[in-house]
Amino acid sequence: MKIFTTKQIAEIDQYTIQNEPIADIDLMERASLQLVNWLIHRLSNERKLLFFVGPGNNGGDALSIARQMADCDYSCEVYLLDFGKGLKGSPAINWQRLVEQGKVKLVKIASEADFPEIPADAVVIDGLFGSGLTRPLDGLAESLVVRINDRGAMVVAVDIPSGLFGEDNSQNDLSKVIRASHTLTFQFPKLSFFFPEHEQLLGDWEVLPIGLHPEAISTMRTPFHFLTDKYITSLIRPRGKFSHKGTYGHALLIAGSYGKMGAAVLASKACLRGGTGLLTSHVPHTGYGFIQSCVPEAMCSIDASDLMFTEFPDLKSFSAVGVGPGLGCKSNSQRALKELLLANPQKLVLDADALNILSQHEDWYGLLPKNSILTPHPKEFERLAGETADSWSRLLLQQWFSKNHGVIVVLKGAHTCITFPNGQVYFNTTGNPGMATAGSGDVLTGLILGLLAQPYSPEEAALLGVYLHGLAGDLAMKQYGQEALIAGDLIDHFGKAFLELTK
Ligand SMILES: NC(=O)C1=CN([C@@H]2O[C@H](COP(=O)(O)OP(=O)(O)OC[C@H]3O[C@@H](n4cnc5c(N)ncnc54)[C@H](O)[C@@H]3O)[C@@H](O)[C@H]2O)[C@@H](O)CC1
Ligand SMILES: [K+]
Repeated sequence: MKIFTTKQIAEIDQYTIQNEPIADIDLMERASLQLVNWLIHRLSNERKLLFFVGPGNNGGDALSIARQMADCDYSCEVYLLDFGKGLKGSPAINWQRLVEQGKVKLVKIASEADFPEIPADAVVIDGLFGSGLTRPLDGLAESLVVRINDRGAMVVAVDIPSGLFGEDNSQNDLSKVIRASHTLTFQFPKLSFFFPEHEQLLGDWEVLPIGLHPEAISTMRTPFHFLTDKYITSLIRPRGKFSHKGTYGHALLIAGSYGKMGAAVLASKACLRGGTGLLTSHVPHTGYGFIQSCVPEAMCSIDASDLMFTEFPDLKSFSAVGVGPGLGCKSNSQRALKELLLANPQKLVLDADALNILSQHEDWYGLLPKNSILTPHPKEFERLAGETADSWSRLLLQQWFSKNHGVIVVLKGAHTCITFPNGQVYFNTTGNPGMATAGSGDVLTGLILGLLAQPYSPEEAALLGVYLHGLAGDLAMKQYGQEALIAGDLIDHFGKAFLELTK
């Protein structure tokens, strides 16, 4: 699904108004009704609702919601942030409708003296500013937001927490942004919802469809997307009845070193469960017995070194190569990694120490085969590409890195972000904090390798791998909870994840 900028969303709103066609005030009513439905299904009408309303359409939404909630017998009070300019258009109509309805206390806030008490058990509906925010909050708006945040009441943000921008918050002071318990956004999530530093501001966020015009949505171009079950399922290819193990490729995994053989075992198992026909795991001599007994389905290629990666087998037999889990960064392994890059494997996934070695040799970046998949966590990405101050800047850097070096970057996190050489960006929507555990990344690398070998294209393998990995985590969480979940549980749930998507 596409993610649009707030400017594009405004254009889609306008297209809908002109081409559905629907009057602005009616679209606002339709949007507000979605929120009303959400609220009445979750809140008892014994809770007082305090609406904080700004000068634009976000405030107009809040006014419409207040009227509809009052009609459903909720006790509502409206506080309009008054900049002395008066409301216009649909917000003005909705104000007038409230006046005529006569059920809601209406107060204008012209100074801090007008701020109301906010009881801890009240529910604040934040309709101060939405996607029309043009600059960080200051003055009375800032004080009001700080006051609301201090009170600790439940806050439901309409469309976006007031003060937060939809994309670039690099110049924003996040202490002056509403801290919502829930954010109910219209039709599309904003890009900034996928950034970790905004978690506390957004609370739980949900997308409420408001029937924006499908034509505008399909023709509007954007590099930004988020992954859905439907899209991922469309990538999974059913197996032919007469296929055999040779049909599904031969993966080479280069992993493990003395003391880190577990990474090789986890990645090997994940690779096999990802569906590769054959797997050869290349490990140092010391790991031979271990890998043979723990992963009997894998063939074993033994390094001349007892302790580490120093060489690799002829690449001709392999349809994809994965390198990195548990590798170590010793100089012999560094040399061997350079030789591997020079051998130009057609399909390559690099993780962990392979990335750490790479980041010490920027002059090797040019050796990366086109469409190689790199799977860094944020610290590894920083070593590879440099530091950034916030997630928006990091996203731009990641996009540039992918384009400039012709590689796919899978930046791991709560919403793992995948960037492609053509500039496209995908955010993952599966997974949970239980997956923040040792070996989780090794499992992802193995899975992506298993998909890449079959062969799925590098683009497909990256998207499918990330989504399935998170889905397996969600299924495993149902069995173990978050704390007790370990990386091996993810592998055990790959099967269920595939079944869930193809049922
Ligand atoms: N256009 C439409 O048809 C729809 C819009 N919707 C709502 O409309 C919102 C966007 O509405 P608007 O574009 O009117 O924008 P907003 O309601 O977000 O606010 C814009 C107003 O705030 C002022 N402003 C911006 N930044 C400020 C700041 N830092 N301090 C003080 N004043 C500031 C602007 O000058 C303008 O008057 C969405 O977030 C959504 O809630 C929904 O009703 C769905 C339909
Ligand atoms: K808002």
